[in-house]
Amino acid sequence: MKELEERYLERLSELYPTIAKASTEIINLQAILNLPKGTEHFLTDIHGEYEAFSHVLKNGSGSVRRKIDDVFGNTMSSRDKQSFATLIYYPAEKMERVKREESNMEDWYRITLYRLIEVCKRAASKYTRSKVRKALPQDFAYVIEELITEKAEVTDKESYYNAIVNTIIRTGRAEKFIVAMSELIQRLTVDHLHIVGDIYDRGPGPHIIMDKLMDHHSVDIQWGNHDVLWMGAAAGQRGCIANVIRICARYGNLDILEDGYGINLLPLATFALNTYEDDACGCFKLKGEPNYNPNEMLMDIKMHKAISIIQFKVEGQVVKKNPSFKMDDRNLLHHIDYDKGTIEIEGKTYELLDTNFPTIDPKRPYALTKEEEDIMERLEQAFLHCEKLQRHMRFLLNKGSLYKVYNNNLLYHGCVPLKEDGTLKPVRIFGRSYKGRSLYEVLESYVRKGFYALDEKEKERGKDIMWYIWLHENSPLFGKDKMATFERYFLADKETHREKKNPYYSMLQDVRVVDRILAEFGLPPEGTHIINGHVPVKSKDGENPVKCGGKVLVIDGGFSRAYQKETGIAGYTLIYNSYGLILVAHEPFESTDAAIEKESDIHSDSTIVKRVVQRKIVGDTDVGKELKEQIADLEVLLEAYRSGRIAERM
Ligand SMILES: O=P(O)(O)OC[C@H]1O[C@](O)(COP(=O)(O)O)[C@@H](O)[C@@H]1O
Ligand SMILES: [Mn+2]
Repeated sequence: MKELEERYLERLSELYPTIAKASTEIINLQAILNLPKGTEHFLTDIHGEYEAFSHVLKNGSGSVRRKIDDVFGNTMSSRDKQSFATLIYYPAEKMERVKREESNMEDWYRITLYRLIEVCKRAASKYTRSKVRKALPQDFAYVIEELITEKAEVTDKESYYNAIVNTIIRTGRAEKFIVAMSELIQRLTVDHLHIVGDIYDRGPGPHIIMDKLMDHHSVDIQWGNHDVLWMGAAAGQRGCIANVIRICARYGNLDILEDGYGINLLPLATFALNTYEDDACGCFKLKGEPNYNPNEMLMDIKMHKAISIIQFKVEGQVVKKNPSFKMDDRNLLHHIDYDKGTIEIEGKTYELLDTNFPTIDPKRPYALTKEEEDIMERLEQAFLHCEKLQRHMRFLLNKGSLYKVYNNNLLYHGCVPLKEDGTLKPVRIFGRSYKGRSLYEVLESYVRKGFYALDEKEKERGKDIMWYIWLHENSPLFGKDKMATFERYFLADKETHREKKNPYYSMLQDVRVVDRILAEFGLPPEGTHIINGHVPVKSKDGENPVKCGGKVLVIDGGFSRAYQKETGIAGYTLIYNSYGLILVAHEPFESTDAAIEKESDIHSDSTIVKRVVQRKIVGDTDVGKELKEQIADLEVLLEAYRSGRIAERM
């Protein structure tokens, strides 16, 4: 058998059959290595807020505005820059408004086109021609390329560009062209997007966000606990299904399931109306401000209670089925005294705020009634067979993982479970002990098994692990000692609602702890960062997302409206461009209409967390590393051609 290297060289020589071709490729790759590093954009905790998400994506957390500043500096007023930025974010909508006010549209088109060309040139200058070419909209690819590439051979550049721009206007294509250019600028401004978890729950549009992400040119996802909850539901895990429906009901978002995913909730609705007919279900009032009439509201509240009770039962069954999860203490239904309307938890007796449990048999509190069983059976099938949901989950599986190391940054949604002393906490998963990175890896492997394992037992374990990741004390995506869902619905004593965070969250200022985590994931202590989301940063209480002198960035995006009163602002996003890391604080997003009408943007403050001494180039990145390897391989091929070890293929 031929040596591996020999075979590899032969494969390579099929791609680069001559000395000329191999050397050209080396030159091209070398050129890419010297381009400035592409801009990375980090978003977390989007929680179904489609409009705010879409806005931040369009403005690249201020990156588009920065490009405008770079190009026009003091030659344009700040007001005009803002107006121009709004045009780039919402070209069609903005033009509709301009047309109502502007008397000389031709003039406006001309000025706008010139400005767009300038910004586009700047945005494209970081990439190779071939990469820009791939991003060009089909209809205008040729013209745009003409307009944004410097043409040394054209002597009278101005009249050359004028002629093109005039033709665009004369042929009635100006508006389409402006839209295409604006979208291209948006596309070129951010090279790569990281979603650091929690796309789902609380807000109304996670399914729309997923569609949008599936169209994105370059994205990776670190799953959040809410995302894994939906994955578990899609895999048919009943605890996950019940939680997903409960949270949709709680926020008045059952439409996501019914209209977004076509999951029929009628059986649950009918059951809830009958079972809780005379029950006001006061503990199950909705969060947020759903746009409901009183009847819809009442129906949703009843469904909220019905699915919550089902949840506590099916979760009880999951706990019993998995003694190794050691979660018996979270099963509470058998501690209720159904006659007295009280519950005993850890030796203390509490009054229940709601004592109407028509479906619970005190002797078998975790057993579903026949009707509940039917409902769950149907829901399980509906989730398993919802084509769109399965497509979204496959995308999460393909583009996502529990953690990622990317350009020297370590990204995960929640935490790395630690002991009180700051060392990695060992956790037992199905009889074996894991900690740190290996804990992440074993959990991720089980998530994938939950979808793909052929062995039924392993598949079941995988499904239950998704529920575990959602709420277990030792789950790196949850990181709190318990999820106090039952207590939060049924007990007045706020102390019982408290979910104590893993020591991780209070130790992020300790450089030894942080360096140990970095090392665990194979990263050196210098020039590296941990980036996580999950915990809202209460900036109104003086909390700071930057920890450990900038080594750790806790950037909960705070998109969730319901949480904004706790944080005081919307939240944070992060930009990593060739000049360094920029933390962006956002004000709450009012609406897309307001953003266009008032040209308000989301007012954001940027803080530079780290400015690099020398502008970073592609050669400094992970992609750069790969390119260098390719260059080295090609050098070997060249040498083989030259020494006659391999013949050129003519
Ligand atoms: O405020 P809500 O929507 O009821 O959710 C509260 C629950 O959500 C959690 O915070 C988990 O969600 P997050 O990952 O968004 O923090 C639980 O710890 C808590 O019990
Ligand atoms: Mn979370």
